[in-house]
Amino acid sequence: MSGTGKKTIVEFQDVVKTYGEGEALQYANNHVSFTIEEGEFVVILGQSGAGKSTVLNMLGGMDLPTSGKVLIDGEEVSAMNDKQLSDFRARKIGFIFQFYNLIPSLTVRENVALTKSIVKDAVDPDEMLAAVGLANHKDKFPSQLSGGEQQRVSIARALSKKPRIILGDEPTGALDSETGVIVLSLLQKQSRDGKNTVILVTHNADIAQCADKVIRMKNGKIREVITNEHPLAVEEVEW
Ligand SMILES: Nc1ncnc2c1ncn2[C@@H]1O[C@H](COP(=O)(O)OP(=O)(O)OP(=O)(O)O)[C@@H](O)[C@H]1O
Repeated sequence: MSGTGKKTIVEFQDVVKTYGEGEALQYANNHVSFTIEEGEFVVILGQSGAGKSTVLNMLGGMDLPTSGKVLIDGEEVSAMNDKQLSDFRARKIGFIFQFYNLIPSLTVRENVALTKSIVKDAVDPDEMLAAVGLANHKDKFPSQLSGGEQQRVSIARALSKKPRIILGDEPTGALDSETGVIVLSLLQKQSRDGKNTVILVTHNADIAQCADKVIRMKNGKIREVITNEHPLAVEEVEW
């Protein structure tokens, strides 16, 4: 439990991730420690090369630390083998990418329905698309949608797995600010409704005002962790 009485869902314990060796040795993450509580809306902020994607990759079980521990929802991800990692990703994590990663040859509905082949109790795709305001677009192909609509499909796909954690890598990076607000407020609502822990990586410092927790990184290290007592609703921010 944390001081707020909420359950800790993510714990990075002294995580090191290096690439290369000898003179070329590089610390992508250099003794990184932090915790995230269940239901938090978290922003990992930092300039290019700060180590944000490295953290996200380890949170999502796509990469393992060189040393240190990654604990997620009671499981030690850093001790898993490939098969266990793949199972962990399928059960617990929903991913949202900057460029949506939808399958162009499948309709919107089919893209969301894909998760049925990954988890047994996936949410019905029609219900999920209605929840993100896209019920009228379900028979279209991704190329027939705007960027913001495509990102909402990608969110519907991620949420339909009922993941414990949503991870987003610059999810509004390719969107204009008005469309970005729609996408961000959808993600913030997920955490405020207590359904998901949402963790976003971004360069955009404005987004930090909406976060419950901001993890600032620089040169592979944590610069500071700020807990926001009064995060703004996405709609309240002057973008
Ligand atoms: N597979 C890899 N091989 C070698 N070096 C890597 C690898 N992945 C990351 N790095 C290095 O680790 C450091 C941190 O990279 P990371 O991608 O985590 O940064 P970032 O904060 O996400 O940057 P950006 O915002 O540009 O995506 C960088 O210096 C990068 O060059």
